[in-house]
Amino acid sequence: MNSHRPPRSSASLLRVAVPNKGSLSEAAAAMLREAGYAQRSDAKELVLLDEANGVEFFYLRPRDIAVYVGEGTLDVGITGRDMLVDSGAKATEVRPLGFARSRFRFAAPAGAELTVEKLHGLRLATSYPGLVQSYLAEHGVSTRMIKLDGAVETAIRLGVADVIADVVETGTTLRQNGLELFGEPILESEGILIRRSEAEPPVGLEPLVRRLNGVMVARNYVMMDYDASADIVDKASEITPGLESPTVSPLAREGWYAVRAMVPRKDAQQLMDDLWELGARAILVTDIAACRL
Ligand SMILES: Nc1ncnc2c1ncn2[C@@H]1O[C@H](COP(=O)(O)OP(=O)(O)OP(=O)(O)O)[C@@H](O)[C@H]1O
Ligand SMILES: O=P(O)(O)OC[C@H]1O[C@H](OP(=O)(O)OP(=O)(O)O)[C@H](O)[C@@H]1O
Ligand SMILES: [Mg+2]
Repeated sequence: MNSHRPPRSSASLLRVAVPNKGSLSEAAAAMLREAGYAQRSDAKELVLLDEANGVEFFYLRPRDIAVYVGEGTLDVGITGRDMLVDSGAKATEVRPLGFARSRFRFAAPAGAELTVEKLHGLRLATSYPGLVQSYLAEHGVSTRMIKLDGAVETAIRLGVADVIADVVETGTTLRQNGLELFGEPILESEGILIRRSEAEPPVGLEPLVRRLNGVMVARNYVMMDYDASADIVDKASEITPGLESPTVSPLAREGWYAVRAMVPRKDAQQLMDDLWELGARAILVTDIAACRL
């Protein structure tokens, strides 16, 4: 409980839709928890009030979230970009969240050598007919759409479809079913925060977005500290330019400086090697627990 802030009235609560199952669910809850929000401890809870932060969470089917947000029943939600596009709901992306990354792709039996143009008149199975239909319309192709709820990769073997369009992450499911990709990716998807399109941004959205930004920065960046002599400080600063500029402070030892800069986590090892080669020493990397930039 936040001791120096009174609880808000329910009228000013930000109502947030969170996926209750599937690939988005755990990652979304983990991100909200990391951002300091209360999350449900029991997967059967459907609503959770976080009074201290002025937020109420509603746990809903991922596919329904864009509908609730588009209708204005809930203020914001977390869903997949592919699900938002498929829904046709009047909701827009506020920001990507970096989890549940996937591509939406066409696939057919290995060796079929299909192209999008050749899809004309074929039976196409998918759980995302809205997304696929709008892509095909843009390409002037019309198919017979077979709407399935899941396990779409089996549809061809069972004889209900000639081709499929589905979520692909590693490609394992496709390979296991003897299918191969064709055509360009229909969509690059990931978990996203959405809000209603035809309305002012809801009160309370900004602090939520700032917190989620903070989580993403803390996940993707680390803090790098090192000592550098005066003759290499400029070159070292070019290697670690930070987000705006590195902090360079004089050390007690004449002619030496302490340098501090945020660097992308994935580059940290290579940057340490480069700095060492240049002559920097006492190179330390630490996690960023939280931040507001
Ligand atoms: N294997 C995966 N890797 C990465 N993202 C995925 C994967 N499967 C699905 N997604 C993404 O997760 C989001 C929700 O899809 P998911 O399959 O979890 O929902 P669902 O099919 O309604 O649930 P379930 O599969 O439990 O019935 C979509 O945006 C989708 O792109
Ligand atoms: O490329 P891969 O790493 O194999 O992942 C992609 C698979 O994951 C999802 O399936 P999910 O488990 O959600 O089952 P569903 O088809 O019933 O939704 C998706 O629909 C693909 O089938
Ligand atoms: Mg699924």
